[in-house]
Amino acid sequence: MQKTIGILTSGGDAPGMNAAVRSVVRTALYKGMRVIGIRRGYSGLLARDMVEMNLRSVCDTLHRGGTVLYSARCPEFRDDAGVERGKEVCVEIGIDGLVVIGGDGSFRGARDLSIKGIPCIGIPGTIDNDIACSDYTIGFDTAVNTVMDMVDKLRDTSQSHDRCTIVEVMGRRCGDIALHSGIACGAVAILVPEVPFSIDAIVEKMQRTLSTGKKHFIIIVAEGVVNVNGIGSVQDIANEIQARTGVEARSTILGHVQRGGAPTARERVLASEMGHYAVELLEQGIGNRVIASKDNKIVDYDILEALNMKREFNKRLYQIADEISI
Ligand SMILES: Nc1ncnc2c1ncn2[C@@H]1O[C@H](COP(=O)(O)OP(=O)(O)O)[C@@H](O)[C@H]1O
Ligand SMILES: O=P(O)(O)OC[C@H]1O[C@](O)(COP(=O)(O)O)[C@@H](O)[C@@H]1O
Ligand SMILES: [Mg+2]
Repeated sequence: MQKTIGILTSGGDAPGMNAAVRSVVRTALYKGMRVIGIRRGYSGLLARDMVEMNLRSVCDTLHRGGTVLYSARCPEFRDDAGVERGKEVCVEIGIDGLVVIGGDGSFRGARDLSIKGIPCIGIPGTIDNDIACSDYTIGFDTAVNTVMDMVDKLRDTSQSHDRCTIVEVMGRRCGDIALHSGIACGAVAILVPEVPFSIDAIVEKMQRTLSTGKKHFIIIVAEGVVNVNGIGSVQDIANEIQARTGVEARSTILGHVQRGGAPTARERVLASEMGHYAVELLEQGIGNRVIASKDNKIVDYDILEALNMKREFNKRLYQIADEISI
């Protein structure tokens, strides 16, 4: 019997989601399945906002940021009643399996739907890189490259004025964007939610480097550390650094620019592989799994197991960043 699979993108959009959608659609059609594209994540599922996909539905999308299926945050899906309605829609439409491209929140929704009997496969798509079971999530590489481009521009003006530039990047609970862009941009300090830090230590480090002739500085701050534990906004940090070091300081919040733009080649390849793998699983009647990239291999985990894993912050990379920015 011909299988029908549903596909949706959920949570914050991420560059490369389109490449994953394209891969799922083309692989499924190649294998003789039907594909229903569900718009705006779980909201679209509940609203029956969906369209049947054909080979041409995903033309000219591989290189585009955002998601052609649109994305949303759907509060109703956090309640059992919402998930129950979602299950009923899947049964009514005849969806045999659902591919959910999103982050940890979206996977919780997929887990709940799976428990109700709809086989779901999660593909990690979020710029945050906060999926514990996967070394990389779709969108992270592009976001880090976007931050790098922006901070390189900020460095030009920071250098010209002997300033300290404090840059806030995205990542509420995960400091990976800050860590990787901080290394790539030679930040003197990287502030992340996973590692305690002190402004005193940063001031001291800046004073040491000032004494060896350094005159301009970049500090990268993950959004997850501002406005918590007495740390104010990035402008407050800038004011304090300026008052205590005498170096003129400016702050910049990069914001949603980090979520847009054409996906990098790495992202497109990763998304294509993961999308293909997801359909292979559903073809074999396997559901309730999360696809992951582990040691450069595409693998899958049980969705409950994946959600219970604890993400490990790369302390070694953090230490390297600190040691080479003196
Ligand atoms: N605990 C949960 N149970 C069920 N569904 C959830 C849960 N958390 C999030 N979701 C669903 O997933 C959507 C996306 O989650 P969110 O955390 O905003 O983004 P991401 O998936 O990128 O982490 C939410 O709007 C909601 O519909
Ligand atoms: O789109 P919004 O509502 O402004 O959310 C911003 C948040 O979304 C993200 O860009 C991505 O997070 P998710 O992948 O969990 O949705 C975070 O880095 C940021 O904190
Ligand atoms: Mg998330």
